[in-house]
Amino acid sequence: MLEIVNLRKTFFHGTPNEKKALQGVNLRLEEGDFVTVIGSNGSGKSTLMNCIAGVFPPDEGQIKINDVDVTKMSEFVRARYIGRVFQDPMKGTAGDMQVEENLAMASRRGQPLSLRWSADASRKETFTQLLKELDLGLENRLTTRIGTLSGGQRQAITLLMATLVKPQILLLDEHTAALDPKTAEKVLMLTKKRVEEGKLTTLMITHNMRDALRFGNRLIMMHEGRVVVDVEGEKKKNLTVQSLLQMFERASGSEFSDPEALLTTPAK
Ligand SMILES: Nc1ncnc2c1ncn2[C@@H]1O[C@H](COP(=O)(O)OP(=O)(O)OP(=O)(O)O)[C@@H](O)[C@H]1O
Repeated sequence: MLEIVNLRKTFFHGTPNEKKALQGVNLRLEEGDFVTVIGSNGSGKSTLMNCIAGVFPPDEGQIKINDVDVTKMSEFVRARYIGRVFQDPMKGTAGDMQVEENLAMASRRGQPLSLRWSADASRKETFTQLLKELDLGLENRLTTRIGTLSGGQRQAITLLMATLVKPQILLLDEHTAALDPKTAEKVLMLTKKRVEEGKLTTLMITHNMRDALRFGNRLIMMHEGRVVVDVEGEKKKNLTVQSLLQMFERASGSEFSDPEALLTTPAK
């Protein structure tokens, strides 16, 4: 469960470049909620994720993960609760380490640090099985250095790593945006599988409205640092791009301005 109360964040406070990135975000995710997040450019989506992950502190407000107040907890300590996948496939894995060393490291999340990342035979078998399910030809490449893999292969492994030990919150920040459409689809289907199997509480930012509609049980739209649309269940299932845009315009009083989303989304 994630609970966010009146979250506010301003960058360059009191200067001509002042940016009010979050202006009072209130959001509660129940256990197992899979929420897609869309919004205009600069509406605060990444800032919200960065505040949840502890990259920087909010100016005001409170963040609780499963009733633990993490608002003032460092990013490093908070990482034991959070799985995160970024847009950049280079970010989530250690490029100089082997595939199995990366997976072994991820399987120790929340445990004391150790210099030994080696995997025993039964864990090797588990890793091979997980890699096989990715269907990206990685099952026989446990000892390959991650840095030599393609972006899509790396991103799929990052997703496995983020979910190997069940995170209390999974944060996906446009994690398929840098991939070619076919690989992006594979990683999205893997995301759906991992989230549903693990009943993971998940926030997924996307610029693709179609993806925002077809994944998850709930959808939120942000505008100028606030959540302006929040739809779930049957109501979300029945949404179309057109009805979503109308909802956004009614709630925000302005037109939806994300050229990337509008370009990549068919108008039905
Ligand atoms: N580290 C930072 N330093 C200064 N300003 C920032 C920083 N991060 C975000 N901002 C500003 O805060 C506002 C919200 O940015 P944010 O990246 O959260 O929006 P977003 O909804 O993720 O946008 P996009 O869809 O374009 O990625 C923007 O005006 C942005 O320029």
